Amino acid sequence: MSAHGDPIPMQSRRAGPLTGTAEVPGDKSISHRSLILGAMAVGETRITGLLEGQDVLDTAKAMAALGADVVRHEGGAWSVHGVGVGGFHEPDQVIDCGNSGTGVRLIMGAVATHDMAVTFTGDASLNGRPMGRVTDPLALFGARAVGRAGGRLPLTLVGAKDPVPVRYATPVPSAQVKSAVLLAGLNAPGQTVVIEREATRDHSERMLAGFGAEIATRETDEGHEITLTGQPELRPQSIAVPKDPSSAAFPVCAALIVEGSDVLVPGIGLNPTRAGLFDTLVEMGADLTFENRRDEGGEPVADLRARFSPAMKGIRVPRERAASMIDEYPILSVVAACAEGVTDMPGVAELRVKESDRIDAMAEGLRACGVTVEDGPDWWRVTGRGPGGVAGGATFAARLDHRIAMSALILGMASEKPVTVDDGQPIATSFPIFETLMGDLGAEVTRKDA
Ligand SMILES: O=C(O)C1=C[C@@H](OP(=O)(O)O)[C@@H](O)[C@H](O)C1
Ligand SMILES: C=C(OP(=O)(O)O)C(=O)O
Repeated sequence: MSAHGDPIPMQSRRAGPLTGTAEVPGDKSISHRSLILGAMAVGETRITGLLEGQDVLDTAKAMAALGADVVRHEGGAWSVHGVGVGGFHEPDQVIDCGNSGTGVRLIMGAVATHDMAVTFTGDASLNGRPMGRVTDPLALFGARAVGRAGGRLPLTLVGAKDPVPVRYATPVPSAQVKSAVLLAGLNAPGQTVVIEREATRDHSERMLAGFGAEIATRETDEGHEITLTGQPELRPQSIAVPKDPSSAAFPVCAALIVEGSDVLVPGIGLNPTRAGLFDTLVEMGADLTFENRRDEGGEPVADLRARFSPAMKGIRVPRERAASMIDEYPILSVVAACAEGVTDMPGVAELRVKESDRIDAMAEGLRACGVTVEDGPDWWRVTGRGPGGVAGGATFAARLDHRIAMSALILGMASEKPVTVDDGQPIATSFPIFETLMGDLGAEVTRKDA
């Protein structure tokens, strides 16, 4: 569903310390995959802890349009009665994936090896994002895409009648591209192989194995090589979605930069392909501890405890870490602005093709708040102003990007003057309880027109 309605400006200001426990919502990547794989299994998958953000709700609606029976039960559990691999029906409506790159790219993969046509669209942000990175490999299976210039949405995908398996080396580090190819490979006979030079989040591989597919990863000279055997019968699962490290990043980083704070964020997924931000923060000198490490639903989790950290210093973030923290650079730039010294962030060209050009969006807002930011095509650099040293007093343009909106509001909690974001609505795509959760910790976040 595309975002409608008038923009809702929001503002945050320095208040008391942030304290207490922050229960963040379920992991967005795992939530999308639970619904899609549940829809491709034979029988009923049960899901608890599903993220009920707009991105995931749009994927749930898409799975129903393709023939799965998707139900939300009282108490918040979900069930998906799947149609089996190859069993999707041609939807009689356009599939609207709203703001979600993950939703549209994974669903395009899943339908590409079905003999039917599906039309996809999204909001203004999604319709501006590149889809050729997915439709190119899907063409190798025999699917055909007709979209706008540059392979943009709205786009109709005509699935392959007689799909063939594919061997594909991803040209960009993208779990969405990798996952689209694997999901297409599910309904192709024989072995589909994806090779990625840099490891990206591996939830698809873990979950496909959990659903009973034959899938193996090995290291080769070319990189990580993933081999999937097509046309399995997927077995329905009971899934407990771990809490999202990308959402946890906001209360954690807020606690690190707001004087006197001490916040516990329990049950956070710490899959190594997702946890790069936390390594970076520790290297910067953050007082961040990992308590009660355990395994939940096949993913490592821990309770994170973050305390105000006035001695943080800028670092050079290793470029090989980028994929494991790709969604966290906007909030890292806020922490960097409140640290001493320079934070260098190389190897991040992908940030320019997210919901917004995230380097440009953060650089514009941070500069208006008195922070020095330099940037190039695939790098940026923030010069910190030290704890409490950011002037603030400016407005960020959210550009339909939830992570920009939330990062701006966290900055305002540690700046001299309040920080405004012109539209807080995109926050609901991934973190619908952000405002209440931060308020409960003691933050002052207000709707500007309220
Ligand atoms: O596969 C996924 O669930 C995701 C992959 C990443 O995108 P890319 O594949 O474009 O890097 C990430 O930015 C997105 O939030 C979620
Ligand atoms: C990039 C993101 O999501 P998507 O690509 O699914 O829109 C994100 O959540 O930061």
